[in-house]
Amino acid sequence: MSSKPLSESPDRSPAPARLSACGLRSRFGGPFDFEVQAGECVAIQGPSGAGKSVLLRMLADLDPHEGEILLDGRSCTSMPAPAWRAQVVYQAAEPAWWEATAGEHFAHEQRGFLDQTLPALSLAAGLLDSEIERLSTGERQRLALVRSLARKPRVLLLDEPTAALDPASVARAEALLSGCLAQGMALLIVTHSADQARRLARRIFHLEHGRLETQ
Ligand SMILES: Nc1ncnc2c1ncn2[C@@H]1O[C@H](COP(=O)(O)OP(=O)(O)OP(=O)(O)O)[C@@H](O)[C@H]1O
Repeated sequence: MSSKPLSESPDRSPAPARLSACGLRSRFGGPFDFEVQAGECVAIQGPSGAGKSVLLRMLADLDPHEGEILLDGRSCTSMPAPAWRAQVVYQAAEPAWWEATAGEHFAHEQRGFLDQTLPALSLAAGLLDSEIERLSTGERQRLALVRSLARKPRVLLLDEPTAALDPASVARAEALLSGCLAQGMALLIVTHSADQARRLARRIFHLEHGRLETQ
């Protein structure tokens, strides 16, 4: 009788990718086939109108699409849309606000997260009492990032999240995102900044004429 040494692990399938796109397509492009691992950042670049936002919105199941999207091996179609979007969070280039003040966009349980995260982006706690309309564009953009991260996404889809920020604020936002990546969040970020793509991402996708290529 032969026996395996204890140090040898039994045959195990590798863990599925955090996010997989299989034959994903819309009338604006595809099919797209790629995987993003837990803790990985992929940057998406390409000319204006190439379909980068549509790609992110398809991944969040917000735009019509064909093909399959999997989260940790589970198909998007196997769970209710709100459950999918709670884990695969999309932040638009111009995020929507539906309450009068900043603080009303956060749940009571998120206050601990806010106490930690607002200072990391140089946002004063008092800003939560401000009316959204009175915030600067850059304050709103940083607040949108805090709101997205407060949802503790498994996959975060960011569309030009630092376009309105000064260099120091960009650096703080990137440091915050790097910390989330270290904790296992997967990130897809659309950015027109090649420097930002290089700083954050292991892989850079280029989208043009409906085709996605790795740079
Ligand atoms: N709901 C929609 N209905 C009709 N056309 C749409 C819709 N959403 C996107 N499009 C079109 O799809 C194309 C891709 O748009 P998308 O916003 O994804 O581009 P993008 O690569 O993100 O551009 P940018 O860098 O300027 O933000 C554009 O031609 C746009 O007009």
